[in-house]
Amino acid sequence: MYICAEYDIVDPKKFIVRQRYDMERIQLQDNKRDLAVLVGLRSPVLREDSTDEESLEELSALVETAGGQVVGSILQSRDKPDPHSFIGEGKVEEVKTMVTLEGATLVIFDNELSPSQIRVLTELLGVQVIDRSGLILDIFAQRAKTKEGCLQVELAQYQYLLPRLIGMWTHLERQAGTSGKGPIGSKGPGETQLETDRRHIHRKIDKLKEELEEVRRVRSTQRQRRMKNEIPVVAIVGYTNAGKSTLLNAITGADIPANNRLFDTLDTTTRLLTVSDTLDVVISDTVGFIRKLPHQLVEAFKATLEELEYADLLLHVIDLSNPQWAQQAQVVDSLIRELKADHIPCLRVYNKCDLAFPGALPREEGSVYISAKTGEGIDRLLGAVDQKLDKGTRRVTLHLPYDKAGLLDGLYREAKVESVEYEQTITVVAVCPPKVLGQIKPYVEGWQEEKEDWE
Ligand SMILES: Nc1nc2c(ncn2[C@@H]2O[C@H](COP(=O)(O)OP(=O)(O)OP(=O)(O)O)[C@@H](O)[C@H]2O)c(=O)[nH]1
Ligand SMILES: [Mg+2]
Repeated sequence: MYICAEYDIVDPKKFIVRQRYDMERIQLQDNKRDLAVLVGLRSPVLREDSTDEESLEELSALVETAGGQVVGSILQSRDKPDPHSFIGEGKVEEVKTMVTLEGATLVIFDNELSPSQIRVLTELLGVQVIDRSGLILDIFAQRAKTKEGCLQVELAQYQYLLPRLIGMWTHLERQAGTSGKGPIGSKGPGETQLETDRRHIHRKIDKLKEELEEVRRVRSTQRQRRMKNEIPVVAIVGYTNAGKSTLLNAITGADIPANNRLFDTLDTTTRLLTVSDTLDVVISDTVGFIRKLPHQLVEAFKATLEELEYADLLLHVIDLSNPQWAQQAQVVDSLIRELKADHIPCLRVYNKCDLAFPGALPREEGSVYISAKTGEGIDRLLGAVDQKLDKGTRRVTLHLPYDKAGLLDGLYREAKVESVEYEQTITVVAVCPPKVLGQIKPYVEGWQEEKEDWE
């Protein structure tokens, strides 16, 4: 039935980026690189979705990440978007000329476009048109590796697709109308098909949510187990490419790929880290943030990002070598708020200090300056983590008289007993939380001398 027979509704990965109705797939992974023209609209009414030079530059990095090549970019300023062509007819002509001159195959808008805007622009420009969200979704689809990552991306893609179906079918119905087919007054075939597709997608979305719910359940069991062991949880967050994976590798000897491209990591990696003699933590790397992150992605990645809510400490890694670091940090802060993790203590970790950076260094109390690459400052970082999470736990040597041997039971239960020797007294080395320290103070070696420090 018309073009819709070719729709592969079942596989959104092929679908999402093919918003043109002849459904060409962007050939992101082919040898032939897509040549893209970037377009952005700066307008006060667009608020957060308005574009500037930096945002376009970032879009360009995203295109590189996706395997495409940028051949030109145009930034348009208007009081408000043109209701028909978004950027205005004159600007469309300019873009079209650039597309022809450069032989571009793709136009990517830095702003979020509605399905009908995409349709109009595609018709006017004669090449495929996608928006920033579509591009980011596609990158995520390319990168996702674990089952959980794939499920999350797929869910985001369907959620992105759903409102866009109507626009597509309106278009198809119009085509059907001009061909003179379709009984007058009846529901057009397009509409029926639209309903079928919608139902199908709703079913898919429900199923994906169920599967993700299962993932969430497993996670919460693991979390409960960790809480029982009282191992503090530290989460590394930050803008994409800030150096999160490099940092986790540097401090835990993990072997996570760290590449100079956006959204390298989509799956959380968790490691056990010994911070100091008295502190072990569980530390994880998370997916990077970016401005204008499609909200469907934030929604879908909640299962992964839920970990943040339960963290005891956030390490917010900031790439100081990026002139945009302050804005990037703001984006991360607001996503932390959106994910309801803003009540958690957060340590700002200024990274890439081995590189020259423009402007004055931010001098914030309690922040740390490091180079995850050279290892500089890592000791200070661990010291700061220890301080933040230190709940007064200490490693002590005890000399228990034999008539107090009963205290050992409590120690085994509430502290980490490292060694016990039976000599004239019972000599115990243990890592004790403050509550336990209170009970055993008189038997702690050196306690009399250090009494004042302790109280
Ligand atoms: N010079 C320098 N480069 C660094 C430093 N830390 C990370 N890098 C580089 O920055 C790039 C990104 O590092 P990643 O660790 O992959 O960044 P990420 O935050 O995990 O990025 P995503 O997973 O894509 O969000 C890599 O090329 C790293 O080698 C640093 O301290 N100094
Ligand atoms: Mg990473």
